[in-house]
Amino acid sequence: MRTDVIVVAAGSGQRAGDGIPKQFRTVGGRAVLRRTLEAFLGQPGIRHVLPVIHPDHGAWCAEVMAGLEGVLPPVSGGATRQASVRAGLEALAADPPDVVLIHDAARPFVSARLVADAIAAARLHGAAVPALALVDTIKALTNNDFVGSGPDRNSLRSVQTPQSFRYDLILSAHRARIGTDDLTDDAAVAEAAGHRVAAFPGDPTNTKITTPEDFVTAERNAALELTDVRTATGFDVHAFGPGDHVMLGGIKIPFDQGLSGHSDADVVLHALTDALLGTIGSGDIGHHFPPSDPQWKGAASDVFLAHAVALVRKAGGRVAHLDATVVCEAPKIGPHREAMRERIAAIAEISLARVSVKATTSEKLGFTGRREGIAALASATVRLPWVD
Ligand SMILES: Nc1ccn([C@@H]2O[C@H](COP(=O)(O)OP(=O)(O)OP(=O)(O)O)[C@@H](O)[C@H]2O)c(=O)n1
Ligand SMILES: C[C@](O)(CO)[C@H](O)COP(=O)(O)O
Repeated sequence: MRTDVIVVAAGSGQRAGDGIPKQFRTVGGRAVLRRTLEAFLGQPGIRHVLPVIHPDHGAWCAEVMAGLEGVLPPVSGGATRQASVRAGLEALAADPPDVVLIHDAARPFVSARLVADAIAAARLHGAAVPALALVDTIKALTNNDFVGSGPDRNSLRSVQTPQSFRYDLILSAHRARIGTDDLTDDAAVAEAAGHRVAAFPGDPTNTKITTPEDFVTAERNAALELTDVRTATGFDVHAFGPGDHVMLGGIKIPFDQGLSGHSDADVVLHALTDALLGTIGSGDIGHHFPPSDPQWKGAASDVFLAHAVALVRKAGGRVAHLDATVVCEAPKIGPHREAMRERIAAIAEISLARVSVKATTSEKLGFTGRREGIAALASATVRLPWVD
């Protein structure tokens, strides 16, 4: 059975306010839409994940989806949620799935259990929604200040997404409503076409971000998530050669020799770059910037570090700490330590408190002791989302 997921993200988020549509704002450092897409990627049984976005939101979408693999190119939605879902369904028609899950981008906390239950329920019933019993008593307003009697809450349910359907069933139900885009969920579209929709247990943590207050709650929930804290190390050496300065930590330090290398031979930035690449298992500096490539001849090593930081970000991560130790007899590092920290923090776009630079001699032992070159050791710590 082929199962695809449509994530509708073409709304403008009026009720959440703040200018940027809510699906492109971050929660716990990760964009809402990215969180939602990642929640489906890699789930057993899912073939494709298709985002539906507003035609004016392409740039925001590209930014939040950067580096995300396994997502179909986004398609444009419509003026209402119902129209956006229909656009997604039509986009799958050329290579149709058997089952489709339809989910709000604005529900980033969808769990693996809910996804599995949604798939199973659609296979069993053809149309199904996650539903929660109500915990509050419901009243009808008689006017703005007074309440009247309400319905029996035992027969009521609050329904969520992902709502799951046999693809042909929901496609034809949506097609039957072209021109009447007034329904707020896909269960209603299926019911209007005469189908019975089953209910399966929803999940109270699968909330929809709708108002500014929902962002406060979402941040609180994100803070409780399991995070993937990773530390990796880097090491680099360059030999002294002719010159009148060395580059260390992005700072030009006057000296009676230079460091030889293909780039500017900044051992500190190179070791930090390798450490960062190590946190995401992305090879090493030579893999990304081959010494055989003439474009890196004499390059400022800022580029290498910034690239590694960008890769960590693409993986949804944040740099928590960068630490480097320089090993040399000379030049003296102490007078330049703060400038190096500031430069590294600026390149990595993190606060100064997250950067440390230390130095030591090797007590005149070995190649650094014989003043043949400079070595640097580094470690990087990053915080990544736990995605498997
Ligand atoms: N024309 C629309 C309207 C909504 N949605 C999506 O449908 C989901 C549920 O809608 P809602 O929470 O109401 O989002 P918005 O319409 O963006 O919010 P608002 O009503 O506050 O403007 C969201 O993921 C939203 O992006 C959509 O794809 N196309
Ligand atoms: C689809 C939905 O999330 C189910 O609860 C809900 O109907 C969306 O409503 P909205 O008014 O478009 O936010």
